[in-house]
Amino acid sequence: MKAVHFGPGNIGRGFIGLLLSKSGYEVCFVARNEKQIAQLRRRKQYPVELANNKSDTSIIRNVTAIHINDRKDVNEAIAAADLITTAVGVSALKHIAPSIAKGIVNRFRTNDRPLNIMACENAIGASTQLKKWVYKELPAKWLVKADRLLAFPNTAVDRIVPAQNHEDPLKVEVEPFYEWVIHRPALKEGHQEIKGALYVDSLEPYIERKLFTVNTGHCCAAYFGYLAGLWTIQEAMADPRLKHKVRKVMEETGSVLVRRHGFDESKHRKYIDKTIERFANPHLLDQIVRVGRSPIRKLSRNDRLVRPALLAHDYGIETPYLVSAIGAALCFNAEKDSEAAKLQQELREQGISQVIEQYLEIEEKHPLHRLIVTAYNEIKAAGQAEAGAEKS
Ligand SMILES: NC(=O)C1=CN([C@@H]2O[C@H](COP(=O)(O)OP(=O)(O)OC[C@H]3O[C@@H](n4cnc5c(N)ncnc54)[C@H](O)[C@@H]3O)[C@@H](O)[C@H]2O)C=CC1
Ligand SMILES: O=P(O)(O)OC[C@H]1O[C@](O)(CO)[C@@H](O)[C@@H]1O
Repeated sequence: MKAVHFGPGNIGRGFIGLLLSKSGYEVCFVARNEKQIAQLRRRKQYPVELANNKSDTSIIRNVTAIHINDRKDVNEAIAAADLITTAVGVSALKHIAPSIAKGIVNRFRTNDRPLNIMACENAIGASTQLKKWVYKELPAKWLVKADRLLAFPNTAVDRIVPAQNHEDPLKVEVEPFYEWVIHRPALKEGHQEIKGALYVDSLEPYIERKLFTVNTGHCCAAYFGYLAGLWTIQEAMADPRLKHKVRKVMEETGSVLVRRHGFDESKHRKYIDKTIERFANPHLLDQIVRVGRSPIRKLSRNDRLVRPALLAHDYGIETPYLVSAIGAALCFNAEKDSEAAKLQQELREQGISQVIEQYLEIEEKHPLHRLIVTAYNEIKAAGQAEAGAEKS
């Protein structure tokens, strides 16, 4: 079985490539870094180390790589593929869609095999988003065939893989925990099961539990930590005051999730405890700038901050900690983060209320709008945003 994976970055190598290879797939990474491609082609394997006491290491075999701009190679790989996966960042899906679409057209000319395409990104409905971009690129005459042969099952992927810094550029250090949940009913026939993945009939409870607990909690640790002038998530979680605030946010989103999906409260509390332990993993060094990256995306209406806040409002659940985290996110101004720079410029030029309307898509008359303005103004008035930026 052959898998084509777009984006051999941290999660691509440290999680998706690993599970695919261990399930018997030959993995062809579609990449854009020439040196990385050369290494993967020459060595055909790479090491993944677990962030635990023993630094358990496994070698991921049967892998290769091609360049995304090498049309012939990408076409051939897609024609022969049994599965396509991506981990490029949800905002980059539109950039890789033309390459996937061209490969699909070439495949349709050579064979009539069904193909599953899964976007393994931190977002609700990432594969559905990818489908939209790919369909935009497909010539009209192929759309009927695309409907018949292609499937874009949504997934939820969970494993903390920080930025890497090793002598071996292919090595990845990952946390021991992982969860890959796949929406089974959406799969086309002929899919070879991925060992270690969980196939479910309804994905929504899983993706929402993960996005609104792990990702909400994690980015809140980053934004609170940033304001405190810290560098790493581990430092933030070692500060009892910040850890308490992160837990409170997760309890607030937890109330939403329990209400919405009927989760067992005590089991969900254990899920929160386990997640907090994962954030604090002393074997990892995860930078606040990575976990808080792209604040405009993270503050968008359907993402990890605003979506649970809006749902909570609809359920009559108060979320003071989540609102204060949104205020902190609005102050995140990490160097080299283009979205952070844009957000700060918009705040300077348009003001907080306009930014909330435009980027968070919460209209002025919504009660949450006013609460976020207040939280943001309090942080600014306390001089915390500037102090955080200076120290970090
Ligand atoms: N790192 C983590 O712990 C986790 C990450 N994710 C998700 O996985 C995705 C990837 O994240 P990371 O692996 O951390 O990022 P990364 O930056 O390490 O890897 C991204 C990969 O995508 C490639 N890429 C990006 N834009 C591209 C484009 N326009 N054309 C071609 N290739 C492109 C990059 O070259 C790189 O190989 C994101 O959606 C993230 O939210 C999900 C769960 C955990
Ligand atoms: O990859 P994103 O969406 O920018 O967010 C970073 C986050 O995703 C993760 O990689 C975990 O799923 C976390 O490390 C962190 O919550």
